[in-house]
Amino acid sequence: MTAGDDAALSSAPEAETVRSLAGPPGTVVWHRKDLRIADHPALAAAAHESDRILPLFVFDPAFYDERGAACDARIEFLHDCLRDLDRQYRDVGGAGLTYGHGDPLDVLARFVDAGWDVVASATPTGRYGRRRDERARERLGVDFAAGDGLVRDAARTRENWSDRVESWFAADPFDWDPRSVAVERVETGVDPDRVSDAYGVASTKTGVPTGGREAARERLREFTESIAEYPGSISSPLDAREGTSGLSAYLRFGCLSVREVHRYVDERAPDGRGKSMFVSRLFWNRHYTQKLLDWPGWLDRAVNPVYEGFNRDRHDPDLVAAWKRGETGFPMVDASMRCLRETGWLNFRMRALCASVYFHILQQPWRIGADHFYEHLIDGDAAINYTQWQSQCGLVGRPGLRLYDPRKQVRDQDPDGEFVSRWVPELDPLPTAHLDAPEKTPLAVQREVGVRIGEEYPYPVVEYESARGEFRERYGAVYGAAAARLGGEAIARRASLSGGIEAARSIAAEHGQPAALRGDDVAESQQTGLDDFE
Ligand SMILES: Cc1cc2nc3c(=O)[nH]c(=O)nc-3n(C[C@H](O)[C@H](O)[C@H](O)COP(=O)(O)OP(=O)(O)OC[C@H]3O[C@@H](n4cnc5c(N)ncnc54)[C@H](O)[C@@H]3O)c2cc1C
Repeated sequence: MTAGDDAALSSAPEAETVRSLAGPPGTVVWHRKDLRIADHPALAAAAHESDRILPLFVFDPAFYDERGAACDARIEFLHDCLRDLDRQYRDVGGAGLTYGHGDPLDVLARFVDAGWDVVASATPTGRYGRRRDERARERLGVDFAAGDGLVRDAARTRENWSDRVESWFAADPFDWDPRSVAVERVETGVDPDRVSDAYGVASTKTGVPTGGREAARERLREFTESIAEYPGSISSPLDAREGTSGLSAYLRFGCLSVREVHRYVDERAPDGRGKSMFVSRLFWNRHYTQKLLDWPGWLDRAVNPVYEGFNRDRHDPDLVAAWKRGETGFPMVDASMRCLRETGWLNFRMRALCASVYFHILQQPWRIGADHFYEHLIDGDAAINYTQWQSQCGLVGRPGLRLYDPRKQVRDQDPDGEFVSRWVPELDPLPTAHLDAPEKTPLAVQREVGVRIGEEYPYPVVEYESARGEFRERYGAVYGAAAARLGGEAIARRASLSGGIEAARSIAAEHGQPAALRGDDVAESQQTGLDDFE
């Protein structure tokens, strides 16, 4: 993002504009990442308690200037969602969405000073959002309405967690009657187009879906019709693009609630493996989000202190840059990283592969990699991205470290070489049999097809087998100590395992010794099973 011609967008609405709203004050519904009007806890609460509501979204410069962590494509997706939210309010007879700009606390304070209440949906966020929400609660009396299925009212959040989430899924959605309340709006001169101009938002990504509830509902409808094919589509990066739900960005921005998706699929999809696998992933969504609620440190500190700073002494900016550019010499990693940069999406297995190769094979500090994902993913969700990164890297200290072999992934998931050729076109002339390890292609073949490894395409930036062995040794040397730390209550709580403190303690009891890793602790990866959160 670069500041455009219109960079001087002022803070809005001004206090005078807010004061000029005719009639008695009501309740501001402060939308953040819940861009819908159905199953919305804060909106339902406001509509029940007030005769007048004013839905508000505040464009916060912190997300648009150099501090912002999102690529332009995610910002554009957000802007689609906002236009759609404005339409949703108008479609039920309301005046639409009010757009503010500036520090959200300054903007909200103008409403509070004019006698308005403010309510927002409670949502786990990183440090910035957490501080913002705490200040909003303390200084302005903003009320945060829970209702997202996460457990907040228990000392041990994981006690009966699955049952509680299941009851939330089964409960009726939050409801409100648009006829019983006046939906107000104030003109501020701010809207997504002006914000895009002011901050120079201009995505270069391709194939990014349109944001908003309408597009989300259409995607959900189509996916539900073909849900039987879901299990067979998950692992291949090509099949997954159409075969998985494609709902992650819509869920991240709350165009649909996770509960709405669950209910729709539960009622309409045929029973079978596709349905049950999909539903289990909706639980994972809540499971990983609960983790961030339980411990905000997931975003920047190793959850298990034994692994804090792991790989830091090996930080090599050239290796990191090669990984980011998709020039590691491992075709499946390179294709995936280029696909991520160009489209903002990757299926689960390729995300896990790229994280694994980055941390286990290139042996680079995890956070730089996680931040890169977070920047480029359209569905970049702090709660899922950083917790998944730490889990995939093995920073929790659970047994069963997942090491992905990038060459095996070509053979298993792209046997015809379609994905690799699409994203690494310089390898297209190479016979498919050599796409898993191009550096081993006989020179005669390289000459014949006109692809010279080391020139058109790099040799692997590290030697795979020795790097893997070295990592196992380094990781294994401290694994017993890491597992032991899970036995302590503070670390067990922050690890937020689905089995709760007891699960963490039993890992500590079984594996917690300073000895080297047992052979079966480092296994070839499997897609995460439902058991992982049960
Ligand atoms: C390193 C890494 C980083 C990731 N970062 C994100 C992220 O920032 N945002 C994000 O939404 N997902 C993330 N995931 C999880 C997963 O890859 C995506 O949710 C999925 O690929 C999105 O595509 P889909 O909506 O078609 O998924 P589907 O297979 O259709 O799944 C439906 C929904 O279930 C949830 N879900 C699926 N898999 C997982 C999972 N493993 N963990 C938690 N929830 C899951 C998502 O909300 C998803 O939209 C990450 C995974 C890894 C390994």
